Amino acid sequence: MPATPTLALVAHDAKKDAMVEFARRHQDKLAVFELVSTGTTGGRILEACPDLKVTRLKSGPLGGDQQIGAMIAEGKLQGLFFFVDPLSPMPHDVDVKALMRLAVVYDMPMALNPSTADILLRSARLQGLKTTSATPEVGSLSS
Ligand SMILES: O=C(CO)COP(=O)(O)O
Repeated sequence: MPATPTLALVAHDAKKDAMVEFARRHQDKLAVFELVSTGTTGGRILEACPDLKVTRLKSGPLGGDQQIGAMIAEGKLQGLFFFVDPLSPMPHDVDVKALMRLAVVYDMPMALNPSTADILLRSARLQGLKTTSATPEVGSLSS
């Protein structure tokens, strides 16, 4: 576990207002983490909360989801806040699924909607108490 845990904040277009509202409401709590975001989500968060330190990756459809998935696989992420839009078709649906799949494989704390995100952000697991390693228990698939 790094000294400062890193959280990823990602939202589909229909959920970006909800993510901005979440970031505003929890600005003080989020400020103690390193934050990474997909490109457009990160831009919206920084507009609303210029004091937060957010590293913007590529936009989701251009590889941002995969960049965050790689961070999970490399043990560089401690939590994923991903406000998904379940009502719209996505050109990068396979990337969305791949990101959520890796979060499950690596037992990453993950919130897919604002009410779960509120609970997760309050949890001790995100405050430096996560003790499990980043290596998933996948038996023969672990190599
Ligand atoms: O598409 C996304 C997640 O799948 C989010 O990407 P943007 O933040 O760049 O819109």
